[in-house]
Amino acid sequence: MEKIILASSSPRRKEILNRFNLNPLIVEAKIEEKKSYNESPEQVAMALAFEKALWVCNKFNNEEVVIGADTIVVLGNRILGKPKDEEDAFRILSLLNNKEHSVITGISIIRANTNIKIIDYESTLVRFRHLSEEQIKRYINTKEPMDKAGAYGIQGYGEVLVEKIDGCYSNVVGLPLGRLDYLLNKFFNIKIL
Ligand SMILES: Cc1cn([C@H]2C[C@H](O)[C@@H](COP(=O)(O)OP(=O)(O)OP(=O)(O)O)O2)c(=O)[nH]c1=O
Repeated sequence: MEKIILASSSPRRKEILNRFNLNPLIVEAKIEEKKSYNESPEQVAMALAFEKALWVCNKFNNEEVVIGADTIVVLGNRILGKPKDEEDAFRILSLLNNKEHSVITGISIIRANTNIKIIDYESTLVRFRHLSEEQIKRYINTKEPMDKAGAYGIQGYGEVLVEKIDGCYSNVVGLPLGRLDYLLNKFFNIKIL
Protein backbone atom coordinates (compact mmCIF):
# COMPACT_ATOMS: atom_id res chain seq x y z
CA MET A 1 0.00 0.00 0.00
CA GLU A 2 1.31 3.44 -0.98
CA LYS A 3 1.94 5.91 1.81
CA ILE A 4 -0.38 8.85 1.39
CA ILE A 5 0.08 12.25 2.99
CA LEU A 6 -2.69 14.83 3.06
CA ALA A 7 -0.99 18.24 3.08
CA SER A 8 -3.82 19.98 4.90
CA SER A 9 -5.01 21.13 8.30
CA SER A 10 -8.63 21.08 7.16
CA PRO A 11 -10.69 18.73 9.35
CA ARG A 12 -13.17 18.40 6.46
CA ARG A 13 -10.57 17.03 4.07
CA LYS A 14 -9.36 14.60 6.72
CA GLU A 15 -12.93 13.42 7.37
CA ILE A 16 -13.63 12.95 3.66
CA LEU A 17 -10.52 10.79 3.20
CA ASN A 18 -10.92 8.88 6.44
CA ARG A 19 -14.22 7.49 5.21
CA PHE A 20 -12.17 5.42 2.77
CA ASN A 21 -9.26 3.10 3.51
CA LEU A 22 -6.43 5.36 2.45
CA ASN A 23 -5.24 6.11 6.01
CA PRO A 24 -3.44 9.31 5.11
CA LEU A 25 -0.87 10.90 7.35
CA ILE A 26 -1.98 14.48 8.00
CA VAL A 27 0.67 17.19 7.72
CA GLU A 28 -0.14 20.88 7.61
CA ALA A 29 1.61 22.86 4.87
CA LYS A 30 2.74 26.21 6.21
CA ILE A 31 2.45 28.37 3.14
CA GLU A 32 1.49 32.01 2.99
CA GLU A 33 -1.63 32.78 0.97
CA LYS A 34 -1.26 36.12 -0.82
CA LYS A 35 -4.00 38.75 -0.60
CA SER A 36 -4.34 39.44 -4.31
CA TYR A 37 -3.54 37.57 -7.49
CA ASN A 38 -3.36 38.41 -11.19
CA GLU A 39 -4.19 34.88 -12.32
CA SER A 40 -7.63 33.39 -12.94
CA PRO A 41 -9.41 31.85 -9.92
CA GLU A 42 -8.75 28.35 -11.29
CA GLN A 43 -5.03 29.13 -11.58
CA VAL A 44 -4.96 30.58 -8.05
CA ALA A 45 -6.63 27.48 -6.55
CA MET A 46 -4.31 25.13 -8.47
CA ALA A 47 -1.16 27.11 -7.59
CA LEU A 48 -2.04 27.10 -3.87
CA ALA A 49 -2.84 23.37 -3.93
CA PHE A 50 0.51 22.72 -5.62
CA GLU A 51 2.40 24.91 -3.14
CA LYS A 52 0.87 23.00 -0.22
CA ALA A 53 1.70 19.59 -1.72
CA LEU A 54 5.25 20.68 -2.62
CA TRP A 55 5.91 22.16 0.83
CA VAL A 56 5.04 18.87 2.50
CA CYS A 57 6.75 16.76 -0.18
CA ASN A 58 10.04 18.54 0.52
CA LYS A 59 9.88 17.43 4.17
CA PHE A 60 9.57 13.71 3.43
CA ASN A 61 11.42 10.81 1.84
CA ASN A 62 10.18 11.18 -1.71
CA GLU A 63 8.29 7.92 -2.02
CA GLU A 64 5.05 9.16 -0.46
CA VAL A 65 2.11 10.35 -2.50
CA VAL A 66 1.30 13.86 -1.27
CA ILE A 67 -2.13 15.44 -1.83
CA GLY A 68 -2.70 19.21 -1.53
CA ALA A 69 -5.95 21.11 -2.05
CA ASP A 70 -7.23 24.65 -1.88
CA THR A 71 -10.85 25.78 -1.95
CA ILE A 72 -12.01 29.25 -2.98
CA VAL A 73 -15.41 30.80 -3.55
CA VAL A 74 -15.76 32.90 -6.69
CA LEU A 75 -18.49 35.45 -7.36
CA GLY A 76 -18.17 36.91 -10.87
CA ASN A 77 -14.41 37.34 -11.00
CA ARG A 78 -13.97 38.08 -7.28
CA ILE A 79 -12.28 35.55 -5.08
CA LEU A 80 -13.89 35.35 -1.65
CA GLY A 81 -11.63 33.63 0.85
CA LYS A 82 -12.13 33.04 4.56
CA PRO A 83 -13.67 35.88 6.60
CA LYS A 84 -11.33 37.95 8.77
CA ASP A 85 -13.97 38.47 11.45
CA GLU A 86 -17.75 38.40 11.90
CA GLU A 87 -18.21 41.72 10.12
CA ASP A 88 -16.31 40.36 7.13
CA ALA A 89 -18.44 37.19 7.24
CA PHE A 90 -21.56 39.40 7.06
CA ARG A 91 -20.09 41.27 4.07
CA ILE A 92 -19.23 38.04 2.23
CA LEU A 93 -22.58 36.35 2.94
CA SER A 94 -24.46 39.50 1.85
CA LEU A 95 -22.54 39.39 -1.45
CA LEU A 96 -23.49 35.75 -1.99
CA ASN A 97 -27.14 36.33 -0.97
CA ASN A 98 -29.69 35.37 -3.67
CA LYS A 99 -26.97 34.74 -6.28
CA GLU A 100 -25.06 31.92 -7.87
CA HIS A 101 -21.33 31.48 -7.26
CA SER A 102 -18.67 28.88 -8.03
CA VAL A 103 -16.70 26.88 -5.53
CA ILE A 104 -13.35 25.91 -7.01
CA THR A 105 -11.02 23.41 -5.42
CA GLY A 106 -7.51 23.14 -6.79
CA ILE A 107 -5.96 19.74 -6.29
CA SER A 108 -2.35 18.66 -6.59
CA ILE A 109 -0.82 15.20 -6.21
CA ILE A 110 2.96 14.76 -6.15
CA ARG A 111 5.35 11.87 -5.77
CA ALA A 112 8.92 13.10 -5.86
CA ASN A 113 10.73 9.80 -6.53
CA THR A 114 8.88 9.28 -9.80
CA ASN A 115 8.81 12.99 -10.56
CA ILE A 116 5.03 12.92 -11.09
CA LYS A 117 3.29 16.21 -10.40
CA ILE A 118 -0.43 16.48 -11.07
CA ILE A 119 -2.39 19.74 -10.87
CA ASP A 120 -6.09 19.98 -11.58
CA TYR A 121 -9.29 21.60 -10.31
CA GLU A 122 -13.00 20.99 -9.95
CA SER A 123 -15.73 23.64 -10.03
CA THR A 124 -19.24 23.45 -8.55
CA LEU A 125 -22.06 25.97 -8.92
CA VAL A 126 -23.93 26.90 -5.75
CA ARG A 127 -26.97 29.17 -5.59
CA PHE A 128 -27.94 30.88 -2.33
CA ARG A 129 -31.58 31.48 -1.33
CA HIS A 130 -32.85 34.97 -0.69
CA LEU A 131 -31.82 35.58 2.94
CA SER A 132 -32.80 38.36 5.31
CA GLU A 133 -30.16 40.30 7.29
CA GLU A 134 -31.46 38.59 10.39
CA GLN A 135 -30.98 35.11 8.90
CA ILE A 136 -27.40 35.97 7.92
CA LYS A 137 -26.68 37.28 11.45
CA ARG A 138 -28.21 34.19 13.04
CA TYR A 139 -26.03 32.02 10.82
CA ILE A 140 -22.90 33.97 11.80
CA ASN A 141 -23.85 33.43 15.47
CA THR A 142 -23.34 29.70 14.95
CA LYS A 143 -19.60 30.54 14.43
CA GLU A 144 -19.58 28.14 11.49
CA PRO A 145 -18.43 30.69 8.86
CA MET A 146 -15.13 31.65 10.41
CA ASP A 147 -12.69 29.06 9.04
CA LYS A 148 -14.37 28.52 5.69
CA ALA A 149 -13.98 29.97 2.21
CA GLY A 150 -17.04 32.08 1.35
CA ALA A 151 -17.96 32.18 5.07
CA TYR A 152 -20.22 29.11 4.95
CA GLY A 153 -20.13 25.36 5.28
CA ILE A 154 -22.59 23.45 3.12
CA GLN A 155 -22.03 20.37 5.26
CA GLY A 156 -23.33 22.14 8.39
CA TYR A 157 -25.99 24.75 9.20
CA GLY A 158 -24.93 26.41 5.95
CA GLU A 159 -27.02 23.90 4.03
CA VAL A 160 -30.04 26.04 4.97
CA LEU A 161 -28.60 28.95 2.95
CA VAL A 162 -28.37 26.94 -0.26
CA GLU A 163 -31.13 26.82 -2.87
CA LYS A 164 -29.39 24.51 -5.32
CA ILE A 165 -26.08 23.00 -6.25
CA ASP A 166 -24.88 21.88 -9.66
CA GLY A 167 -21.80 19.66 -9.62
CA CYS A 168 -19.65 17.73 -7.18
CA TYR A 169 -20.73 18.08 -3.50
CA SER A 170 -17.46 16.98 -1.87
CA ASN A 171 -15.71 19.65 -3.95
CA VAL A 172 -17.64 22.32 -2.00
CA VAL A 173 -16.58 20.75 1.30
CA GLY A 174 -12.93 20.92 0.20
CA LEU A 175 -11.91 17.77 -1.68
CA PRO A 176 -13.50 16.58 -4.95
CA LEU A 177 -13.67 12.84 -4.35
CA GLY A 178 -14.59 11.75 -7.88
CA ARG A 179 -11.74 13.71 -9.46
CA LEU A 180 -9.31 12.61 -6.75
CA ASP A 181 -10.23 8.96 -7.37
CA TYR A 182 -9.76 9.44 -11.12
CA LEU A 183 -6.33 11.09 -10.73
CA LEU A 184 -5.04 8.63 -8.10
CA ASN A 185 -6.14 5.72 -10.25
CA LYS A 186 -4.80 7.02 -13.54
CA PHE A 187 -1.42 8.35 -12.41
CA PHE A 188 -0.60 6.38 -9.23
CA ASN A 189 -2.63 3.18 -9.58
CA ILE A 190 -4.28 3.89 -6.23
CA LYS A 191 -7.98 3.12 -5.78
CA ILE A 192 -10.12 4.99 -3.28
CA LEU A 193 -12.83 2.31 -3.20
C1 LIG B 1 -17.57 26.64 0.67
C2 LIG B 1 -17.08 25.73 1.78
C3 LIG B 1 -15.77 25.75 2.23
N1 LIG B 1 -15.36 24.93 3.23
C4 LIG B 1 -13.96 24.92 3.73
C5 LIG B 1 -13.07 23.88 3.04
C6 LIG B 1 -11.67 24.37 3.39
O1 LIG B 1 -11.24 23.74 4.60
C7 LIG B 1 -11.85 25.85 3.62
C8 LIG B 1 -11.08 26.67 2.61
O2 LIG B 1 -9.78 26.86 3.06
P1 LIG B 1 -8.48 26.19 2.43
O3 LIG B 1 -7.41 27.25 2.45
O4 LIG B 1 -8.79 25.51 1.13
O5 LIG B 1 -8.10 25.02 3.46
P2 LIG B 1 -7.80 25.12 5.00
O6 LIG B 1 -7.16 26.44 5.34
O7 LIG B 1 -9.04 24.73 5.76
O8 LIG B 1 -6.74 23.94 5.19
P3 LIG B 1 -5.27 23.82 4.51
O9 LIG B 1 -4.88 25.13 3.90
O10 LIG B 1 -4.35 23.38 5.62
O11 LIG B 1 -5.41 22.72 3.46
O12 LIG B 1 -13.26 26.13 3.48
C9 LIG B 1 -16.25 24.04 3.84
O13 LIG B 1 -15.88 23.31 4.77
N2 LIG B 1 -17.55 24.01 3.40
C10 LIG B 1 -18.02 24.80 2.40
O14 LIG B 1 -19.23 24.72 2.05
